[in-house]
Amino acid sequence: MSGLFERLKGDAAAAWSAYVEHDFVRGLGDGTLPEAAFRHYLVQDYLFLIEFARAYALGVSKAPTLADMRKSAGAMTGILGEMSLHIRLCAGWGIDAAALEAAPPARAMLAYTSFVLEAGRRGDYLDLIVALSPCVVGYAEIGTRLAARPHGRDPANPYAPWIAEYAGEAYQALAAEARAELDRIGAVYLTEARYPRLAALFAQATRLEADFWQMGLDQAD
Ligand SMILES: Cc1ncc(CO)c(N)n1
Repeated sequence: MSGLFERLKGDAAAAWSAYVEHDFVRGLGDGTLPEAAFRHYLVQDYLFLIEFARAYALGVSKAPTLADMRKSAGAMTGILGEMSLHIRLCAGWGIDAAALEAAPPARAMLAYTSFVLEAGRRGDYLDLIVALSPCVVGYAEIGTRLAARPHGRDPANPYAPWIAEYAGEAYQALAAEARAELDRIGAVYLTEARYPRLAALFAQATRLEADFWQMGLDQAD
């Protein structure tokens, strides 16, 4: 039997494709994404990761068992580590960590992070990890897909380091862990009566991911 993650993804299939096959993603894969769009995205993604680390910290607080607390704490630490990619890439453009943290937040970043934090605040641990799952599992899927494309690992592609990060073992392990945790928690706490609300949370978070790519593409504030 496939787990909760596959069921949620299947029920949000159109939104999921719009997220993982977004034009921004295509541009990363073939190296044609304008650098200004990538920069705008990456600065906002740094702010995004700060809030996502906070959401996993909320997960530590909401977790039903000690083992779940450790999983959330591990994800939080993983995200705080993922930020070093952003610092490294932005340093190349003369943007240091202090400037990153002080950047004006874009509305699409605020919309997404506020949505996830609020889902977690209102709901329980399962609500929270459902709202968080399109993020980590989606980027792992995108990383794997892009790395398999003709220009995905080409050193001439300026986005090859970004792709390598998300296609890499450490990130793939983090995503596999998140997915396994969702399936495990789902097996314990999911009831059919609550499924539609979880599906709505998942679909909404997935749409907000696509909006995040669009914000980068449009360099929207
Ligand atoms: C917007 C967004 N979603 C997912 C990830 C993956 O961690 C990220 N870095 N940024």
